[in-house]
Amino acid sequence: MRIVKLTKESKNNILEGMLKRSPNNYGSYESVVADILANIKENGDKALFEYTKKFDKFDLNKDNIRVTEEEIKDAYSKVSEDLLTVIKKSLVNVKSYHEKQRQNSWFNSTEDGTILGQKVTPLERVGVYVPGGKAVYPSSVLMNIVPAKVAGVKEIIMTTPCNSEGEVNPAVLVAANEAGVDEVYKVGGAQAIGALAYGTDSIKKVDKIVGPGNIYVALAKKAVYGFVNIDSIAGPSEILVIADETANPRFVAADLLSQAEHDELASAILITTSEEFAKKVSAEVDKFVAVLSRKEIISKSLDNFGYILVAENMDEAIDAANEIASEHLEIQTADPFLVMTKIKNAGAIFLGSYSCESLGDYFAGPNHVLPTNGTAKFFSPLSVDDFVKKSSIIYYSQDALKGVYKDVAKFARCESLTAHENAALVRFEEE
Ligand SMILES: NC(=O)c1ccc[n+]([C@@H]2O[C@H](COP(=O)([O-])OP(=O)(O)OC[C@H]3O[C@@H](n4cnc5c(N)ncnc54)[C@H](O)[C@@H]3O)[C@@H](O)[C@H]2O)c1
Ligand SMILES: N[C@H](CO)Cc1c[nH]c[nH+]1
Ligand SMILES: [Zn+2]
Repeated sequence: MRIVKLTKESKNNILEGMLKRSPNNYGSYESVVADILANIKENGDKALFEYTKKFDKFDLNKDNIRVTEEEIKDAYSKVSEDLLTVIKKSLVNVKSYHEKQRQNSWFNSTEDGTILGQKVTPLERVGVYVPGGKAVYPSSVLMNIVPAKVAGVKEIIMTTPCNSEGEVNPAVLVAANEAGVDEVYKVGGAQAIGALAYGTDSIKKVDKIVGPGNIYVALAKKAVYGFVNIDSIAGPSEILVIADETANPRFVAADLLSQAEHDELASAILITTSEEFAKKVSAEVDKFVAVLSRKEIISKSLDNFGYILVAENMDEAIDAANEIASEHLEIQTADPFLVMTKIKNAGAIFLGSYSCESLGDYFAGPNHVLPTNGTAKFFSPLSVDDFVKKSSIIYYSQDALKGVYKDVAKFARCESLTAHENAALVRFEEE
């Protein structure tokens, strides 16, 4: 990996390059996606079936679009006992973490009879997109369905591409069933997002679409925002490691590569305070890349967006990490908890030498759907909050309103909204 001194200029160049990976910068795909969405909106199932034939090479129709009970049973027979046990263990962890996020409605009353509050209501029907093009992601199935389930969503609809035989990956189906999915449809890409957003004869419209996907999926989600809600636009994976000379260079190298292997556009960055350590990590990276199965993707990712930055001191390293605002941040330093207190921007923070990023992807419990492309400055991980909405509750008794109605009327008059003013005054017109 290239080793660069951390300066204002090198940091700005890196940031500029990384932002180019954002789905906001893929103009040429936008018109393809717009055409697909318009066609789905106008022609529903017919368009859905045509695109599935074109992109996924399967003859979809209204009788085979939905995954059946038999197909789910068959999936269980294809998943090993060992894997099923791991999926179940991971599910327990993910569920228990997300249960702590659950918010309750609250009501606050005062002596004059006023009651103010917030009523929390789960969304009715949510669509979960599970990618299935280049790789399969049963872990993402859990990460998207579990928070919806914990929030109390009534109907959870999953869509995922099938292969040319019309089969969905068995581990994906088993994970979905274990997590409590209600319906699964064999459609992928922008057409799946269109179907979930507008509804077709086979797939009923949802209230919100969540889940990662490729550029077609990401741009389609962006385009349907407003017809439905969406979680966020997930860009290519990212890892940033802050490490000092006390860290293990082999561990750090392994973790950088774990995200580089996702995508040629993935980004893996180490910021260290030791040049000696930088060289050691670079050597370990070379050794691993030579033997890892996705070496081509990894090499491209490292050439494009891989850096080892050498900082003057820890404060400089922390400032740069806050500016990059990485999806995943690992802190492998003498006192990771102290460094963590100074971190403002990161999707998920992994502390110490034994909290590898892949632990978070698969098992620890926190959600692995995280803000990318610097959006950790203002976005949060996918959570139970994404699957509820809140209504404000206001109750004033006659006495309570009597105490303030003139203030309300005065404020309304200042905005020249006399009907508003009247609504307050009319209740006490005899006075
Ligand atoms: N952030 C996360 O949590 C997370 C988790 C898992 C995966 N991911 C990301 O999700 C992405 C998955 O992408 P994928 O491609 O493997 O699966 P995908 O399911 O997102 O995309 C496959 C679909 O793309 C459509 N498509 C393919 N070529 C097309 C074309 N030329 N025109 C129009 N549509 C076309 C097809 O309909 C196909 O069904 C990866 O970038 C991966 O890194 C992110
Ligand atoms: N690290 C990915 C999000 O950037 C999620 C994932 C799923 N499977 C493995 N990893
Ligand atoms: Zn990952």
